[in-house]
Amino acid sequence: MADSTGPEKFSLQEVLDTFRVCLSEDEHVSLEHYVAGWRGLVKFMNSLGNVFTFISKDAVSKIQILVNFLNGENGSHYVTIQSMVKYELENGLVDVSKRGTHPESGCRTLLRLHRALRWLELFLERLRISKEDGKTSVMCADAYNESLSQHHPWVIRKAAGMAFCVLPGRPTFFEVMNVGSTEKVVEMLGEAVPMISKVYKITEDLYVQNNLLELP
Ligand SMILES: CCCCCCCC/C=C\CCCCCCCC(=O)N[C@@H](COP(=O)(O)O)[C@H](O)/C=C/CCCCCCCCCCCCC
Repeated sequence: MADSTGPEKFSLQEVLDTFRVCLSEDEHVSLEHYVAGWRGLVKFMNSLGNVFTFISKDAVSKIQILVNFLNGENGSHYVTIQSMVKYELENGLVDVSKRGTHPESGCRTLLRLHRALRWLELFLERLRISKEDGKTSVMCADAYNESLSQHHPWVIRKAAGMAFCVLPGRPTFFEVMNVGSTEKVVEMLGEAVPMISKVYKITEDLYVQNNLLELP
């Protein structure tokens, strides 16, 4: 496993804070902070070793697409997920039924991370209620099968399944979170899961309203 104590070390508290500031009072989701939350999670993934590189690479490339929109000339339309959806739909910037002139729209790219966020929510909840001898590989696979796997072809499902088998155990997971005692980790997961759920639900509702859940 890579070093998880260096300058790039993961902190669950940091990720939790990022997802917290992601949401405004009127329930708009800040794209900048959403992306920052994912960056924090990728740090965690990178500390688990090379076997997870194919997963983190995909997440990083999707993060980068969104960052490019944020920093681009139309960045002001990408401040929140809501404004991004409105802007891209109103300007015909989304391939809705098949991939064409806008294969990497913000809406489509964010949808991939959004589906992964559901996996994360299910996984963290399993981790939160797990017993000392709980197997992270099983928790991770169960969460994946219940969510993200439905959107992946056979070959990705197989590769993900193999990666789950080499996940470190629960004690190492908890240690890498850099929170402190097991009790503290569980307590923080108790805060993180509802926060992530809320961001997920708001995004899901927005995508349902705009018929965007099946973007190619
Ligand atoms: C609090 C700490 C504990 C949890 C930390 C979790 C850290 C998670 C960090 C990153 C998660 C990876 C997110 C992956 C995004 C996948 C998006 C996706 O579905 N992409 C596929 C479709 O994209 P397009 O082809 O349509 O552009 C793409 O085909 C996927 C390729 C890579 C494989 C994705 C496997 C996903 C497995 C998710 C479980 C990760 C397990 C990590 C365990 C810590």
